[in-house]
Amino acid sequence: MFVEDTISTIATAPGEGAIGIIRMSGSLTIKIAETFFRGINGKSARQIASQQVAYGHIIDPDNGQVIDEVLLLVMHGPKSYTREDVVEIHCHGGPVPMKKILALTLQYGARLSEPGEFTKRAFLNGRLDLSQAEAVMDIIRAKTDASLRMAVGHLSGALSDQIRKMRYEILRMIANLEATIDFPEEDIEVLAAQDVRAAVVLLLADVNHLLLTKETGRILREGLETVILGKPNVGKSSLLNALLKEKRAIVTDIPGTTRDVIEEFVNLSGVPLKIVDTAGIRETSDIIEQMGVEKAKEFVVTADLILLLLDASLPLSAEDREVLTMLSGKQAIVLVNKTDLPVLLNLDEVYTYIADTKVLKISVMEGTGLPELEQMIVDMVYGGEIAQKEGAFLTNLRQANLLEQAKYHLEATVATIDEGMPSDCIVIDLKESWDKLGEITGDTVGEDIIDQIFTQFCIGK
Ligand SMILES: Nc1nc2c(c(=O)[nH]1)N(C=O)[C@@H](CNc1ccc(C(=O)N[C@@H](CCC(=O)O)C(=O)O)cc1)CN2
Ligand SMILES: Nc1nc2c(ncn2[C@@H]2O[C@H](COP(=O)(O)OP(=O)(O)OP(=O)(O)O)[C@@H](O)[C@H]2O)c(=O)[nH]1
Ligand SMILES: [Mg+2]
Repeated sequence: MFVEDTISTIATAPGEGAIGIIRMSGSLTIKIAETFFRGINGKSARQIASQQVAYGHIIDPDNGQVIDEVLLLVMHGPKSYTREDVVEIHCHGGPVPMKKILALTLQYGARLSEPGEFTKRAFLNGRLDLSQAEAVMDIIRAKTDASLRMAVGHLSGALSDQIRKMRYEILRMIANLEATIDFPEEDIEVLAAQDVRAAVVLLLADVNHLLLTKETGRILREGLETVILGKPNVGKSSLLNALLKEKRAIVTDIPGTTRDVIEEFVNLSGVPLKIVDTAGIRETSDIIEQMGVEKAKEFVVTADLILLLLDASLPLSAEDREVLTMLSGKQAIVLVNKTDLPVLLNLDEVYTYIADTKVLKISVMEGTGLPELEQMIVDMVYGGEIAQKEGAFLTNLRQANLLEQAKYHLEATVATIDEGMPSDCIVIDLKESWDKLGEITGDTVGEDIIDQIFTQFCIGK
């Protein structure tokens, strides 16, 4: 029998905290814990029932020294996170006790775990599928309550269940087709192919619906990359501060105040906004400001959303015209700021530069128009082609690419049927889409991909 080695790590964040947890998993776990844990009334780690906690001390066997007062949690596989034997040592949350206890586990037979290795074992031992394992990390990295809700839904199987249903449906089609392959009468094969065709068309509708979630899913997970653009002194940093509800960026009436790029996360009704305040776009001889302007222009390329500020109290300038031309092909909102001042801006001229870009009048100073801006952005994220807040989303590029490929093979299936090809050809296309869907859940995925996914996890997870 192949016995996995035993892994160990500090599972809690490093540094000072109330409690620190050292977690071990593998066949030697309980034996290792026995060597240095002394429970109350002389209880050993082996005498603790599964999923029970015992109070006691960690003693260094080399010198009998008490290292810390702890709680020991024992979970016998398969009733554990990894489905292996797991022991957690809950000690005081200081770097020294945590490191000393970790060192003891390593000294008595464990090895330091790699990032994501506990969850990888949970996956390899079948407690989680790959999309659920990805959701574990999405929970840890969730930026807002809406991101968290999506990730928790995925951990409970919202996405996997849907993929699994699709795969089951494809398998059923393959079985039906294979049953006809050896049939002498050709019309039976033709009839079966037509049944499959109808079923594939239905399945494609589900696939397309799920594909529509990929933007929302990505934004909930990573944040909507938003860049604030505009000429110097128009109020960009004031807007950043207003959205953040804190004085993050320096605001002065001196044009050219912001010279570098400032990035912050803002929670807009659950939508995580990764917001970038930039140096005002203008020709400048200040070399540092110039670099800031270049950086601002680079951000425009990758941004999901541009917030372009204009100054209502000034006529349109050459700099305004330059930034307005940067909007073409981008999702943007034009914000006419400082509407608390007498208006000198000619809006009609602004409209000549933009096609269907939304325009909103605001005053950052007085706070007017900001709730409307917030609503506009939230609607952009949720209100696109689908209005979905719960359920299955595609959350990363890996999943989206695989579903696109599954779709491609399903469409090929329809084409193969329409060309009057025999059942075994149709089965080949179906099998391809079945495989691609299986890569999402990890049922049909190579070791390199698995490694690549889990190494992105944090240490101890
Ligand atoms: N202390 C501690 N807190 C934690 C975790 C942990 O491992 N340790 N978790 C982990 O990251 C999360 C909780 N997730 C968990 C998921 C499954 C099992 C588990 O033991 N499951 C078994 C037994 C279930 C049962 O009682 O029947 C199973 O599914 O078979 C434990 C924790 C968050 N909090
Ligand atoms: N009257 C009025 N003044 C505003 C408004 N918003 C910002 N200001 C003022 O405009 C000046 C410039 O604001 P900033 O936020 O520093 O402008 P900026 O676009 O970041 O400027 P740079 O960093 O130099 O590119 C400050 O004096 C702000 O108080 C507004 O809505 N109304
Ligand atoms: Mg600024």
